[in-house]
Amino acid sequence: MNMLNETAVEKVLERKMSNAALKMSGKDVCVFYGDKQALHNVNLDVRENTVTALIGPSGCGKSTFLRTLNRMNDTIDNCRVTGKILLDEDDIYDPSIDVVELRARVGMVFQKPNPFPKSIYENVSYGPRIHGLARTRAEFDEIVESSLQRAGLWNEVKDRLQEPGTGLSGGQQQRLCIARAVAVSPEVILMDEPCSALDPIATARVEELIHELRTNFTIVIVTHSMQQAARVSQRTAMFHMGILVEENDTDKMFTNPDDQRTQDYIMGRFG
Ligand SMILES: Nc1ncnc2c1ncn2[C@@H]1O[C@H](COP(=O)(O)OP(=O)(O)OP(=O)(O)O)[C@@H](O)[C@H]1O
Repeated sequence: MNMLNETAVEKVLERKMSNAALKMSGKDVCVFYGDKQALHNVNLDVRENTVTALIGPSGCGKSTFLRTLNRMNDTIDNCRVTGKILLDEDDIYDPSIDVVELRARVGMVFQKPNPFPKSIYENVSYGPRIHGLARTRAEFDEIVESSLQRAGLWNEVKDRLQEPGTGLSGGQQQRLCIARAVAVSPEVILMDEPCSALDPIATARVEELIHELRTNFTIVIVTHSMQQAARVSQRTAMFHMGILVEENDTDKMFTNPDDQRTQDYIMGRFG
């Protein structure tokens, strides 16, 4: 893509973002681990085709909030969530919600790349198979190729699709996990510090990818890196001690934040 086109696409995306529809919305979300309250009445909107970064010092509740968005907290025994999380119009904690289907709509990429101990092909085709998204070999081939293309990995692996996913480099494994998430056509992709186990070159590649993916997906990313939040996101939410202290446009957040705690955090005064 030439520079002019790139700028034009950027402009369209920026416009799209400022008018972007709400995709997910947390309303008065509280999370408890046993008796300990980890999140206090969080109200946070996630807009469509936007990258929202969750930042804040260690233990402030970023990952806890991220996990409420696709009910990953359900897997933690003593964890209790109150309030509402809406995905479009649906309350995802409603008893009628099928959690497997929810996690296909709201996928997740973890801190440490975690490919299945299977071939590259099977890593990507597994989700579409269990969700019945393809039937014939040709349909699976197409999903595998387009997902790997979207994850920017196709050219590196197209001649070794039957080799184990675990044999790839760390950065390639993380892009394989992104391809796996993308393969079931989710609406939202959650990323929990997706670059923390990667070297700077692999990190740059994944950041570039996040930038490209937001054309088609809504992304929420937890990051410890302020530079990363500034580079990849358009909206940023700052947590401190289980409280959402500020949610703002990323540019504003990093130049002229409204809350003193945000200012202190981005200046490296705590955390
Ligand atoms: N499974 C759990 N059981 C009990 N307490 C937990 C559990 N997971 C998180 N917590 C607590 O909840 C609070 C928020 O943790 P969380 O992992 O969400 O923070 P975080 O901002 O993502 O931290 P970090 O940046 O260090 O990953 C912390 O006090 C943490 O100790």
